[in-house]
Amino acid sequence: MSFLDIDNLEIDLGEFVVRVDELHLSRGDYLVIIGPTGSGKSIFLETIMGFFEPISGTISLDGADLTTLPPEERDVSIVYQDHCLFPHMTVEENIAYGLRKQTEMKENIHRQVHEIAAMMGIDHVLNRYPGTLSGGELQRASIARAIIVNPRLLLMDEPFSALDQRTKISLRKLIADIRDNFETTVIHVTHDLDDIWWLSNKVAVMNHGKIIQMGKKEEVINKPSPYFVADFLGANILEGTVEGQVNGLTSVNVNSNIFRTVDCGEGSVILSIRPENIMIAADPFMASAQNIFKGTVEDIIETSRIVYVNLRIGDIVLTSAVTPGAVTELGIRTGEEFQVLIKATNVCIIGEKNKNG
Ligand SMILES: Nc1ncnc2c1ncn2[C@@H]1O[C@H](COP(=O)(O)OP(=O)(O)OP(=O)(O)O)[C@@H](O)[C@H]1O
Repeated sequence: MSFLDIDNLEIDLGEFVVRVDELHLSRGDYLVIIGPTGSGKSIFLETIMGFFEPISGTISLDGADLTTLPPEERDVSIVYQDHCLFPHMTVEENIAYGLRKQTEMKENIHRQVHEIAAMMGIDHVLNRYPGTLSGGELQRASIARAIIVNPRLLLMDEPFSALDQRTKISLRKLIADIRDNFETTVIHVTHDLDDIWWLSNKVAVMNHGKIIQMGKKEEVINKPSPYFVADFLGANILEGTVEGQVNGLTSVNVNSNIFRTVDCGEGSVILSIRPENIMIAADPFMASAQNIFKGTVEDIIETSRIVYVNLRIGDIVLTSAVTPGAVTELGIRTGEEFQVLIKATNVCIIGEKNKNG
């Protein structure tokens, strides 16, 4: 038995069905759930919260069966993208709301609200009404209201998606502090892959109402399977044929380019390579990697923090993710030729191609 056990859960909303065969979390786990829009992430979260009733299956938390309990008896809190604070109550009253229901002493409530507000950096707005707060302050107040009751499980449905980049980063830091200091068990739904890097130790990927891969963060990121997950997470995906094993490495022929991997496989295989694991170098001497190719820069796509460089290697194009600093340092420009280096541990065989996931 784990801290959270979900087994054979089925929620039937007529046109949409969510089926989760099993999900198990230990106390203190931070699970990030990703998946395309409309894949059932929110319905799943709200079923754990108690807003949807499953037609079969069980949810148990810390040894207690929650499956049929009303939301207020579950000891589970939820934070949404939109803050959901009561507009006619002050921030202080909003944060205290859950505690009042726990019939705490008045002075205890006052102390706890002020403590948590100070921790969240919103003690200066406690007397104000939600309508007068910024988006970041509102979301801090929502998180304070959710955690002040010390829930056994904290659920978050895209909590940062309405916030600007800077506020998002400061709230992520705050959530990381809460995770570390309170050992809160969290399930966090997001479209932002940065939430995985910053916060999670486990990742689940949903599609068409099902969890199609779940595991430790590194496992899902580095070894996404099936095909759908690799594609969804933005990996380079190549189809090739295994040619044999040399010195413990498997050689895979992809359009006459040989990729070496530590993974085993035979016949036709799909390879997945994360963009951040493809290194670009001017100098072949840097090469400790088992895969070294000459690649010509086809195009360069700049985003706010990462630059994606598409490199043509014979008949194939690989996308590498580098920092803006590396682009300047190496003088990466369209049409220039570079060494492309990939470690054998970063070339993953993810199995047979199955686009339906
Ligand atoms: N109460 C409901 N009754 C019937 N169908 C619903 C209900 N709520 C949501 N749906 C449908 O279920 C599907 C999954 O919705 P859900 O909100 O869980 O997706 P999601 O993965 O959270 O999407 P997004 O990433 O866009 O928030 C959608 O097609 C949606 O229209």
